[in-house]
Amino acid sequence: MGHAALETLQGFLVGLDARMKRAHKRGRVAHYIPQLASVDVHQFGISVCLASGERLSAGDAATPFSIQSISKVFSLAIALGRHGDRLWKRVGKEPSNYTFNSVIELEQEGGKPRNPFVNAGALVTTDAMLDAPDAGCGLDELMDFVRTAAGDDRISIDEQVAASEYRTAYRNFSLAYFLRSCGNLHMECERLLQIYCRQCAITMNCEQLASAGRFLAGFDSAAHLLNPAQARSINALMLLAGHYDGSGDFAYSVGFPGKSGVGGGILAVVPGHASIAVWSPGLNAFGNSLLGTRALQELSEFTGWSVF
Ligand SMILES: NC(=O)CC[C@H](N)C(=O)O
Repeated sequence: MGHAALETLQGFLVGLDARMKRAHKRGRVAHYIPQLASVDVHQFGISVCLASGERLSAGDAATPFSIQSISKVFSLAIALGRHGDRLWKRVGKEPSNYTFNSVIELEQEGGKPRNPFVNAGALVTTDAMLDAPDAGCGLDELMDFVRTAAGDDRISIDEQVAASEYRTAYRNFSLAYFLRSCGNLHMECERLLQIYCRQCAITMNCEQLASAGRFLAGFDSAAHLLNPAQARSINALMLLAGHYDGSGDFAYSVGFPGKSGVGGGILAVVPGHASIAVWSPGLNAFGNSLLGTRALQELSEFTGWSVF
């Protein structure tokens, strides 16, 4: 991107931040994880990593937040890299029209979760990620992956958020026990839930998260992390299921593969062009960042980067 185009985009991001900071309707922060309930809803940040290596940011792009379900993208990358297409015997590739922590869907489908981004699917993916003789017993490999992808060794887990979610993870426990009763979890539920809650409690800021998404955007510099065909597959799943039962609306209005988390972050990928992280903690009815989605829609309209 030329110098003038970069300046124009930076000016747009600064204006976007100002508009988002002024917005009255901001959504509600997640309440079911006690530590997230106290986050200030008035924050907004965005960071864009371009294929040319430049990074543009605005707003609270350096403020850390809980990435929550965005971590499912990284655990999927490791599980897919490890097991290849065998992974799809345990978890599907189809969108879901139930909420992300639906119990009924899992029973209807005989214990095979619809996709790796609903909670049941992420539990299976994390189980598969750790299911190898050389996998160690915790999240070391995932943390290495995320730190390498972001190029930042300081990324860490907020143990208070993890403990707070684990103490109240009744719904995820019920999914895990059901999966285990169907033979689709190999690890004990308590151990798996401890690891899953810690994975969701990885803390990053928009700058780090946008950097960590570069391996999905097909930038040459990140190709060693995952083969390009598998990165493309993850983009397809993000487009179809990354925003749960709000994925159709996100694809329609934004037009990028994206993955949201209940901490209010969204990682969005524009293949060949950009990796984008946006964060605003207030959520819409589907559990996706309300202003994050709006900001990405405005960015998509401004740049014409929709994949369609
Ligand atoms: N959508 C999300 O971010 C959900 C993640 C959260 N840790 C949960 O399992 O409920």
